Amino acid sequence: MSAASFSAAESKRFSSAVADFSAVSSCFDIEDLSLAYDDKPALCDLTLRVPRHCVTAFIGPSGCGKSTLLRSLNRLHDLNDQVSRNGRIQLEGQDIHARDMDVAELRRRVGMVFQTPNPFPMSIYENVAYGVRLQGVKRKRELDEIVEWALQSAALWEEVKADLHASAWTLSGGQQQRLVIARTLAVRPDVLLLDEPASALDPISTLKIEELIRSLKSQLTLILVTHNMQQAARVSDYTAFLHAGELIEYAPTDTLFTNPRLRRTEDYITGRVG
Ligand SMILES: Nc1ncnc2c1ncn2[C@@H]1O[C@H](COP(=O)(O)OP(=O)(O)OP(=O)(O)O)[C@@H](O)[C@H]1O
Repeated sequence: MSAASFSAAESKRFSSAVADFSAVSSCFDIEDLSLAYDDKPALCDLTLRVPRHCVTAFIGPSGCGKSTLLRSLNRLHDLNDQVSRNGRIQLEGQDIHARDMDVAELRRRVGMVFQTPNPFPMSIYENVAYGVRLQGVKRKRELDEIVEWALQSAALWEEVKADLHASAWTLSGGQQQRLVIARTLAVRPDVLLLDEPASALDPISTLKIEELIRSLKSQLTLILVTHNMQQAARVSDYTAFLHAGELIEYAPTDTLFTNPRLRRTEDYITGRVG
């Protein structure tokens, strides 16, 4: 984080803009992470710890780097040769860029759900079973159990159990998003990355996704990118506010929304600046 972009008054308080995370058990430890698309910086020297079994929200104005940061966590930028990166990301103490890191296994452990639901063109059952089959599970009874467990975990089972072999595309948008979450959960990830998972959904479906996010943290760590500050306040335990690729403030969500340390955070969360 560069202090140069802070006002003099804020710089005085700069050292306290990131809460003390030393006592929390970490899922991700991100250290001095910088990333550029060609030569255009998108993330500048970010250092933050993502706590385990919590919901952490990344908020900030459009283009501040939220999705870029999220995609860094399961190396989704690997195939983009315009991207250059510096710094280190550790998952449960393991460097995700280490030579011996199995990227397919990393992406199983760190699942991702995008803004627009993207079920595969196949049945509800086959969507959920897809990744599990790829892992070599073949026995029908075992697959049936995993499919039911994943749909239960995604709070979709009761709505679809009568017709698991219907096309996934017959579901509503909100159901499709929960199906995609079930598909991701079926391979037992440690982390779920959610990039604006409810922004394409109606208010009722959004509330269901928010309930689901809260209920899942007993099973895994969740990281949520959202434009919706009420949503961040409702569902997350910790919130990181980014601006122009920098981490501006990072704290327990209650603290960040009720008693932000920096004026820039306050201006953003109160809607005074976009
Ligand atoms: N694939 C890409 N190629 C080039 N530049 C990119 C690419 N993806 C993002 N950027 C740029 O990187 C910066 C950060 O973008 P990013 O999508 O991470 O921001 P964001 O905070 O998630 O934005 P939004 O809230 O609008 O989704 C922006 O300037 C964006 O234009």
